[in-house]
Amino acid sequence: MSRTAPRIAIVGVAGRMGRTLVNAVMQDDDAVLAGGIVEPGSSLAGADLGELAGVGRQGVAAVDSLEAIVDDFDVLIDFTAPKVTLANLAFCAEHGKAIVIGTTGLSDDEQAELDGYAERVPTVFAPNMSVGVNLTLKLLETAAKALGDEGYDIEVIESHHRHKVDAPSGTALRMGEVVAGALDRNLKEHGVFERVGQCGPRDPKEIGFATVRAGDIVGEHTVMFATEGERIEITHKASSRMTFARGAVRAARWVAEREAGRYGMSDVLGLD
Ligand SMILES: NC(=O)C1=CN([C@@H]2O[C@H](COP(=O)(O)OP(=O)(O)OC[C@H]3O[C@@H](n4cnc5c(N)ncnc54)[C@H](OP(=O)(O)O)[C@@H]3O)[C@@H](O)[C@H]2O)C=CC1
Ligand SMILES: O=C(O)C1=N[C@H](C(=O)O)C[C@H](O)C1
Repeated sequence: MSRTAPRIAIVGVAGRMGRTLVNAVMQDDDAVLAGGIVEPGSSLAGADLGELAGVGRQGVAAVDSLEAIVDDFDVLIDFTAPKVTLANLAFCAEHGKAIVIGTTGLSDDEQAELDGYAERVPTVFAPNMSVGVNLTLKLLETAAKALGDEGYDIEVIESHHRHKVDAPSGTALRMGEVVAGALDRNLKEHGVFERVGQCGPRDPKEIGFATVRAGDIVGEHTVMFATEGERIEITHKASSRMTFARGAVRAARWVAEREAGRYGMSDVLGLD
């Protein structure tokens, strides 16, 4: 293990991503599993993190407050819910910690609040931490620049498991932003998130979104560029949450060495 291995705490450690993150940190020789936080009052406080994740005892117990482990960690990884994440960012600002945020579904106001904290906290914030999705974002930028103003209609289709609470997914929205940015369009103006009834023909500049929620789908995203006579589809399919978790641990190692500021996965992966 490297002498500079960051000590990582995982908030929301009993969740789908939280348990996967425990596994990912344990598999990384350059990261230390320093703690896990469950909801205040949760019956899981005191449970062994390895046993919670189903990977065998690790000798680190879950706690139900960040204060309980404030001196034990350097970087917090947070995949929870917007309000929880913002409260944790405030804690990181107060106590000089770095943070990796995977939570999606933040409103514009919540994103602005996050930006304010990131002036004081080294922060990686990304709706999708997989290498494949972040490469896909680059492919989309290239495709949009080449095709977008040539009469190709652009639609974003995403599918996720039945438990997901936000829609469209953070990744789908980021894909829409990337495509819109490449075409000098504003997603707020051109994004279409619902079509029902007599909604009329398609505006050529629309960027449409469609959402599927079903079963145990880990996460699938397609951006379609369609015109008369042909259709290009750029698709990413995640088949395991480990792809997100490995990306988050990589981001944690990276951000532990950074100054305060808001960063994305393209910074972590050196894709810009
Ligand atoms: N950026 C990325 O790569 C990815 C992002 N995500 C995003 O991550 C988020 C979480 O997803 P997922 O793991 O599926 O959701 P889960 O609901 O499975 O996990 C969230 C966890 O947070 C816990 N929690 C809620 N409040 C607190 C609190 N105050 N303190 C500590 N823990 C708390 C919940 O506890 P309880 O169950 O008791 O409520 C739950 O265990 C979503 O926003 C999702 O979109 C998901 C995958 C990849
Ligand atoms: O909630 C999920 O599961 C996922 N959420 C992220 C999103 O909203 O984009 C990323 C991933 O697709 C899984």
